[in-house]
Amino acid sequence: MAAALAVCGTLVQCERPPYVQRDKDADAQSKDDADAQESWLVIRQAWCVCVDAQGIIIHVGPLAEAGEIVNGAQKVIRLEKHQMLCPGFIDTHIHAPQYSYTGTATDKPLMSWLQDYTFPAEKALQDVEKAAEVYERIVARTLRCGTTTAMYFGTLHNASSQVLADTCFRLGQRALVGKVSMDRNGQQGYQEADTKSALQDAENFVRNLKQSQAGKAGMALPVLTPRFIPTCTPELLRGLGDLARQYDCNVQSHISESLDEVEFSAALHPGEGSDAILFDAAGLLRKGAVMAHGVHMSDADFALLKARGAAIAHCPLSNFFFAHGYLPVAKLLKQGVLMGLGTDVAGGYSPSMFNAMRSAVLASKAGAIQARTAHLDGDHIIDYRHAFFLATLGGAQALDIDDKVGKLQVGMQFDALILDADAPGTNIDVFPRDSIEDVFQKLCTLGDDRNVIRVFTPVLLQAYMQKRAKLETETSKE
Ligand SMILES: O=c1[nH]c(=O)c2nc[nH]c2[nH]1
Repeated sequence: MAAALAVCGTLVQCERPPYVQRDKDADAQSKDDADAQESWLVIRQAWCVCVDAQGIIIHVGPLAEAGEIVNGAQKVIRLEKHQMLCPGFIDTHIHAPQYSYTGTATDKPLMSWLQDYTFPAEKALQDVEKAAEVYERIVARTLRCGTTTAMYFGTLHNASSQVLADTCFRLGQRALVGKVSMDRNGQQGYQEADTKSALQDAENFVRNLKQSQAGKAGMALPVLTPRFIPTCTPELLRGLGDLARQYDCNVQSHISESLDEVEFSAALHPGEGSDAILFDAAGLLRKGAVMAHGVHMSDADFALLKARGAAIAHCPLSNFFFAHGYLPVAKLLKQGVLMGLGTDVAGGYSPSMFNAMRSAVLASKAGAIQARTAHLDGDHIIDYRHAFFLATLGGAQALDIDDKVGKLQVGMQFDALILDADAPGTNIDVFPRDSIEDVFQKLCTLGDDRNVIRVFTPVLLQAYMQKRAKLETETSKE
């Protein structure tokens, strides 16, 4: 099959989660291959990834063995020394309507932050024109930062949340979009009229989004979105659990996220158990369910999530502001709990997954310091490689879309970035002695949108190929 695009140069990606032992004999074809496969994060130099016109990956392998397919490709990108191809970033928790106040309003505990800043900002986006303006900007911004997939919270409003999904598709970002459901403890003008209409609206949103996306290669998926335990009656939670089963939908919410939230939940459900137990009773813990924060979950709660195949969206930056605790990421990865990374805009002030990766490493260091002071088990530290896993393959597994994205492999979709450590205006200085591993570490530690020089999803690939074809026609006419 002819390739539309071949990208030749260095490829970096996680081929499997850290800490998971692999059967060395499985598909190791040679000793070299077996050695390379030992590592869960691989950096392959002189490599080649080829893609068809629909954005499906049709070849991945050493450049030396790819002459024929590269020669036949419509377009070849040859990466320079400090450039690398990697899977696109996956943001597993982000509130699109809160983007208008990102970078402000982080001065209050969670429950009053919601009342004073969040609910008024979300309420205003009932107006679809205002929603369109905010959504256009957040999708463009996150794409520039390398986010090829995002799991978004919208607002209570069906029409505005559909605008969010349409905007993502138009701009080429893969998205999982939720219309928020909350039938109590909102505020005047920002709460569902009653549980029955809340469930009807949620179902309509799922049906309409599925219908509007027919034939668009699954670029936008609906998500059932109970805001969190304090704003949802048990009837609403159960109804959403039924819809998740009926429509086989992803679910997103917040779980055991801060001390004030945990107290509020316990007061509403005396003696009924943790957030995890309450979500599970409603059928909301399932594969593709992504629960943000989780810093106050018990070992039994984590085991419950793992048993159900549900995941955690680790939101290290907003956890510093609201959580009064930290997530033991290394321990959970070792236990096989599914986990991705979230920017949590606007509780997190940065929409960049580079910043989320850095915050994850810093949060783990803070956790280790705390553990040492309290003479607890100190096995907490993650590094840039684990953070990169969470931002790519970990996120895809959490969202249950790892059959499509998260790594660059034949048959998967081409959601990918070209990073350049030497891009114009970059914050990074590369030295002649730097190894390729050093350059990758510098990108993770110091990188930002200036280092993302090309973003691909199947939709963006088509736009790129059309632009190239037009340019070539114009040049040949001159
Ligand atoms: O960080 C958060 N952002 C929110 O919008 C929210 N709602 C409930 N809990 C929340 N936490």
